[in-house]
Amino acid sequence: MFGSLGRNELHVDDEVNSTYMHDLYLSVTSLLHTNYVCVDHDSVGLQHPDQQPKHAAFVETRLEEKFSEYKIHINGDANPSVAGSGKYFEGEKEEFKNEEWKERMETWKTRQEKRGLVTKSGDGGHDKDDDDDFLIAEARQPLWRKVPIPSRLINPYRIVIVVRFIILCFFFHFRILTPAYDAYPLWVISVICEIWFGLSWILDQFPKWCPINRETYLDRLSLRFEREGEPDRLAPVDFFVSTVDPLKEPPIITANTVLSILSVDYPTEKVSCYVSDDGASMLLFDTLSETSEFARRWVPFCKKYNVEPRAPEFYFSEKIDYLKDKVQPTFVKDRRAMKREYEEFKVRINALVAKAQKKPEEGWVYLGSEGALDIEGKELPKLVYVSREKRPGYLHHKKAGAMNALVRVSAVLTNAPFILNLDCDHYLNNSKAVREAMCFLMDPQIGKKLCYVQFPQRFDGIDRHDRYANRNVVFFDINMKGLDGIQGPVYVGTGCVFNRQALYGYDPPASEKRPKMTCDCWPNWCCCCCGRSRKPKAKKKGLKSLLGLGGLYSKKKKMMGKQYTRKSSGPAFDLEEIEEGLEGYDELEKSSLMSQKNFEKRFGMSPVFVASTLKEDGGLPESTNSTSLVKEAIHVISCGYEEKTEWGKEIGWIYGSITEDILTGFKMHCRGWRSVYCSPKRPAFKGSAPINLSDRLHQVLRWALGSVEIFLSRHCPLWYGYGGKLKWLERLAYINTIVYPFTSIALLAYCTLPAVCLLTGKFIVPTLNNLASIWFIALFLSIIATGILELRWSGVSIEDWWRNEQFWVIGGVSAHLFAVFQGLLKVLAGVDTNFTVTSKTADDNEFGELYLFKWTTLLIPPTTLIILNMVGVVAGVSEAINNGYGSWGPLFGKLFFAFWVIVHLYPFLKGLMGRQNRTPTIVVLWSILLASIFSLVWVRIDPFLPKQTGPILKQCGVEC
Ligand SMILES: O=c1ccn([C@@H]2O[C@H](COP(=O)(O)OP(=O)(O)O[C@H]3O[C@H](CO)[C@@H](O)[C@H](O)[C@H]3O)[C@@H](O)[C@H]2O)c(=O)[nH]1
Ligand SMILES: [Mn+2]
Repeated sequence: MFGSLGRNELHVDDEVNSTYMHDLYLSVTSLLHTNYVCVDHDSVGLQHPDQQPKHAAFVETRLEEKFSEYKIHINGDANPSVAGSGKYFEGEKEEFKNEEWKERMETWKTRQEKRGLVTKSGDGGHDKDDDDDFLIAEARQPLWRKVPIPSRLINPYRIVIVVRFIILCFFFHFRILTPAYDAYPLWVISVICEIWFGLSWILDQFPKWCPINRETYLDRLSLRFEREGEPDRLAPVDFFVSTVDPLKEPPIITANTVLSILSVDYPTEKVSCYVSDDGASMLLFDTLSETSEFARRWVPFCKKYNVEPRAPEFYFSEKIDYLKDKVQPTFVKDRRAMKREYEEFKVRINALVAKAQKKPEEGWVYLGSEGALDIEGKELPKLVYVSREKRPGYLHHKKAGAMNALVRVSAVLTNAPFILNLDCDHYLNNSKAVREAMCFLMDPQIGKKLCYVQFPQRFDGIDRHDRYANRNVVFFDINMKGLDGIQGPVYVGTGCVFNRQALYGYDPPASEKRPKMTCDCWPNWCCCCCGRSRKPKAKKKGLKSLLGLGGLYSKKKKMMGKQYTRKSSGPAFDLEEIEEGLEGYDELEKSSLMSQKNFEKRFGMSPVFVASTLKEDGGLPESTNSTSLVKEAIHVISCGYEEKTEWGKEIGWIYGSITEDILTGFKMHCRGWRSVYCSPKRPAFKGSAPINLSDRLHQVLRWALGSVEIFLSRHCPLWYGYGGKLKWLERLAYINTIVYPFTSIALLAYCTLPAVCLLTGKFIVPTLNNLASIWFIALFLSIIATGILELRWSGVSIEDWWRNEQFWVIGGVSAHLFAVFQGLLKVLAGVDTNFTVTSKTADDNEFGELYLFKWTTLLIPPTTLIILNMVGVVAGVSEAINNGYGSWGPLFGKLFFAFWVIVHLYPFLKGLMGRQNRTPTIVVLWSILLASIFSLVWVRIDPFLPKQTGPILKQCGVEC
């Protein structure tokens, strides 16, 4: 099956994939525990011809060191080796000033530290029971707390919102009732635009009505689930990493992400890392095998010295004094050695990259199966490489398809109850991130109702001024916190820990007498609407019985011991084999009359997978055979697997939009799930973002296009899911995320108006009387006031806010506009949308990217606008000069609007200039052409009114 890989592309994107017969049928390569298993359908090792000796090296991937204990560090002083964790407990310090408590925690702490190295028996002495009582009491405390925004900050904000709303009503009253008769079309256009802006303001504003913050208590989590002398009870987590193109997503970046996962501060046996390679690239495969080798040294180093972040590239490039807190004598030496090793590792990866670019003619072949070892041992997290099958003629659904393939593979191989999904460039910046999520997901009260815990996206390597608002601070620190107070943040595609059950399309468990969890600052009637539930759907329990194992249960016993042989394309297991997986489900359910067919219709033809979905707390059936599991894993990633199933429709990541993230989260919220926003002080994950103008615009274009796709699909939040489970404010927010691209049309018109006004001498507002001017000024002030108060409760800086405003205009008049048309084209003409992956740079050349200029049609509309407005300013001013001082008054309003446009587009202008002030001639030509055509049209033809001798004279009423 791997025989002809040599003639395949090594760097394939989605397009290429579907045009080529995908020779790399698939390979599930598990660096499972202690060994490196490479398997295809016939359970053989996958190897390069020239790499045979290396295979032996993979076999022992065991960690030299045991998982180092999670350390509680209440006072941030004692042990320098755990100083890194000290700062996470600041919130606790105040609560436990009490000396006795401190002392006991110290005892407990030292005991915890000894654990694993020293045998615990006899340790503790006479006060052990007292201690335990105290700790048990502490462990019973909540794992997290909602921190409301202080009312002195939030109440004025709310008042101003209401006031602004009222002013807006009066404003529209005035605008609609007093047309500017001398410029009627201009007036109509501007009023329509203003109404649209007003509506989109409402969509954006009201979901921010009751923002909240959250605080977690990691020490209590540990006390509760990691009891001394008992097995650790933290829930297992499957990590998903998605990659597609090894050229745009350099392997070293993915390697860093993987290393940060493997060294996460979490019980090792509970961590598994699945890497999805949509490009089927041998390069990534090799990189991962190198990475697993390097992890043998990197992981113990991280755990020993508690370093952060645990992605070596970013750790070693941190410009901090690493000697400061680390007084351990061996640290400096170890760090130096580690750094050297990492450099060597990088050299090896670069060699792989260079080699792969040469595309060896002899091709990659597969070798025999000696290397495929058993799944055993528990010291290093599992690392599984998955390249799903792709063939021409099949829809692969981009990232969503890749994620669904991982959901099934992981269900078969590890079946952790929680799934953490990351883009290949988003590394774990805070090794305790998973614990943060567990504070919510393992909470006995709300845990079961949560579909996911979303972390904010934070970025590295962004220019200091964040010219193109890459950080998205306003969204992550204002909007998401607002949503958290309603039904939960939207899913943003990365840095999100899912409840596996929620991905299976189930409804959340019915709420019986559970403490009210949602926004308690909003009047109750808002929450009433979510209490009504109706849809009698195939519920969890129903599904369990659907499997109809009752009959098979007894039959199975007779068939025990029989050697099952499997058709190569069929499922690897028969139902009988998975009976173990269902032990613990009562006979009643098992004896249901429903047929297995219904289950297969939903989840596909894999009984193993189906059985795994029934295990609410995850885990594999007791007596499973690793070889057959791997075979089953391969079966569930075959490209025909999802045919005639509900994958992508109701289950897993939802298909139909290139912003699969919004859609997936939306479906969950519609089912009544809640999500939680968690932003620990130390950012949990960090990624990279496109910092040059063209790439950024293309990224925004893709997002907007995804929104338009949702808008035009059956999942449009305007019409979909009126079952009463989606709260209405949450719905407003979702509507906002899918209609925003349409604002671009209004924005384009509104940005053209000032120029038109200046060139024609007309204005969108008739001469103002005193009352009208008051509404104008009041509106203006209320806009400023909401802005300021919003910044105050959220802590966002004014610069970030301003960048956001600017990019709203820049993106609006370029990317969003194109997205609207492309989206319509897609629906009307069936032109497909493609997922243009953003390139991630791995080089050290700082911000060189920022000035990179790539020509794209997206640049034309903003360039035209900016020139048009500048021309308008010049024309307006020169006309006013000609006409004397009296005409300066009306001119002021127009100039103000023109400047508003220019100032918003300013970063765009900068980007256009590049570093060397070189703008490609084509852009200049196009824009000057368009701008002059427009100017001529307006000045000469003057379509709005019959020619007048002096509109300005008429306005000011003074004869000059
Ligand atoms: O066919 C594909 C295309 C993309 N990807 C992966 O999707 C991720 C996101 O791609 P990127 O180009 O980095 O997009 P961004 O705009 O930076 O990503 C944001 O927006 C996307 C939706 O457009 C979400 O999927 C991402 O999670 C979110 O971080 C990357 O890991 C890719 O490897 C695939 O696995 N298969
Ligand atoms: Mn990205």
